Amino acid sequence: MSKLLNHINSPKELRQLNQDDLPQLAQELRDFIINIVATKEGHLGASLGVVELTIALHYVFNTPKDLLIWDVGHQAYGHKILTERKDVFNTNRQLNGISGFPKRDENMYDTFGVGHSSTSISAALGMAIASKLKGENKQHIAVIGDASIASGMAFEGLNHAGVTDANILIILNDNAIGIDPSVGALKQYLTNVKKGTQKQDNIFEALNFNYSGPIDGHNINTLVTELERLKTIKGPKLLHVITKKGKGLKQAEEDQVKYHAPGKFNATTGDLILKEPSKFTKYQDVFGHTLVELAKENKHIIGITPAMPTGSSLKYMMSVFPDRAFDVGIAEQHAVTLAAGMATQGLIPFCNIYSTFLQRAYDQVIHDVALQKLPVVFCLDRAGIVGEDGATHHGVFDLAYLRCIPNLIIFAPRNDVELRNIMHTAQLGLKLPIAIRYPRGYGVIVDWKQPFTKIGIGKGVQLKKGKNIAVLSLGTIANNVTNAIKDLDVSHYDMKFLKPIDEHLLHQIFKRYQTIFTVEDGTIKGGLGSEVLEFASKNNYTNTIKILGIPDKFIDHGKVRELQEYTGLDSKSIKNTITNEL
Ligand SMILES: Cc1ncc(C[n+]2csc(CCOP(=O)(O)OP(=O)(O)O)c2C)c(N)n1
Ligand SMILES: CC(=O)[C@@H](O)[C@H](O)COP(=O)(O)O
Ligand SMILES: [Mg+2]
Repeated sequence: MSKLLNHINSPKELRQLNQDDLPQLAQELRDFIINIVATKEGHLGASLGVVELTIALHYVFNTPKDLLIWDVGHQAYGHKILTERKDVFNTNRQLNGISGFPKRDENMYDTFGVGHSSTSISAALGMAIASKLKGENKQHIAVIGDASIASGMAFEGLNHAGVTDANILIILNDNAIGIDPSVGALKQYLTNVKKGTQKQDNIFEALNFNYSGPIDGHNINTLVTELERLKTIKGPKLLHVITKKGKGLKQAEEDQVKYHAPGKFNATTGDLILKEPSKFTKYQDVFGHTLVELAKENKHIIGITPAMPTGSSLKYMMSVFPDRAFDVGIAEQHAVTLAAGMATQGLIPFCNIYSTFLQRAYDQVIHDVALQKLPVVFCLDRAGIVGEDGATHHGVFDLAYLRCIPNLIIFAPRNDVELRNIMHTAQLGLKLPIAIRYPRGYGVIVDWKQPFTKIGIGKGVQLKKGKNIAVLSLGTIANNVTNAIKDLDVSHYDMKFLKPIDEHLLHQIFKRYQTIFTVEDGTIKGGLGSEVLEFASKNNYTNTIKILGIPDKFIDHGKVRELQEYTGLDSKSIKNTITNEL
């Protein structure tokens, strides 16, 4: 029974507790998180690891007047529960429920919207400078993990903050792991600091931060004492806190990768509740296994992931070819330019980045890859609607933001076999970069491991013959279209390549059908529909063109099926929309 937590709905109430009660509250908060995430699913390990830190921060600082900024925000469940959302926490990440990440318009304690990493230092510094200019006396506290602080953006923030007198406290939450174990020289440095071997050469002190720690992030009294002390010190400060990801749930501590976001589990035993195994394979695994297969035959193939070896399944290549597969940490910009450098030397880099995270490396794609016609193979996982992670993570912008880049080939496989075959085609020696985008979740072909065949660049295909209307789709959304039109007398074309689009096929289509639908799981503005409209305009076609895709607004969280319904991209909605035109 939650004796203390029952009575706490806001930090104001928390601050009325005796400090002696805080360990008990920590236990209750941890249990509360475990009980709800066990059935509702979500990010678990990171929030369990910062329970004491969350309580200590809200206990010591005067939130929401003092500004608390969480990096990534997947560790902020305790913060949400303590800041007026205990009663709705069971709606976390569900359609119309609260977001799994801090979100400014959800609650005043959420000072900065997050989901992508490494923004907290810049945001906190911006707030601190604003407070100073406005003559306000506040504290600004950024909580950032050891993997997120290694990103270029975090370093940019540190570099700036170190030459200001901004009243900013950075809490480095060091658990030595991101989603997968942290990597790089900074990780080695932090390990040495924890061993007590490198205190004299403190990197943060060298950047003008008042450094303290490392301290035990699970000792709430130590945390409170140190935070109280730091509250009195002006200027940029960094507190190094050591925590354990998954703290308090044995399995989560022991298998930190799995329990980052474990799905459903038994709240009492911690054991995972295993789903009925699917006969299908996840696209990420089709990618991961196919890359190993190809790399065995082609020694020029290299794999690159910025901090997502498990999520992208590059881990398979990392274990078979450790010298040819690189986890570079949360460093999307570096990942792209690293790939570009390799490509100048004749290597064939497969740079796997979630669609949403490639947004971080847009200039690198243009300036370092496309402009120089370097044949980097971008594998963009999690394209389209991703589901419960919501607006920060949907991979719906890539078609629009990539289509305008010269020299870039853009391909979206309709199924597992096409993903394999385009990977095979790409390593045969393209003269240009290619972006291959595919969704989160399972493929549609059980027997996907078929012999490779080469895909003709820029060629679309007709999937169904009918009269009246032509439906043009791109990528796996074709499967919804196939279902939608099975009883309708309409034609269906899979365009496969957004760029170069199959103009020969488009001429045939425009001559044969008066009404043309385009369907894509990317933004209506800028993707397949826009390409087809531009084609029509260029060639003076006056056919009716209807574009189905993601509307011009941010789509919140929910199940993929629910969000497809919401955006009109599920089979039933597509069917209704097309039927209205027949
Ligand atoms: C720009 C960006 N790249 C990748 C991710 C995916 N991602 C989410 S959490 C995470 C690891 C964060 O590790 P750390 O900062 O150490 O926090 P911890 O989970 O250990 O609390 C990664 C790579 C992301 N959210 N944003
Ligand atoms: C917080 C974050 O960015 C990741 O944990 C993300 O939620 C992973 O997404 P997948 O579950 O699709 O790998
Ligand atoms: Mg970490």
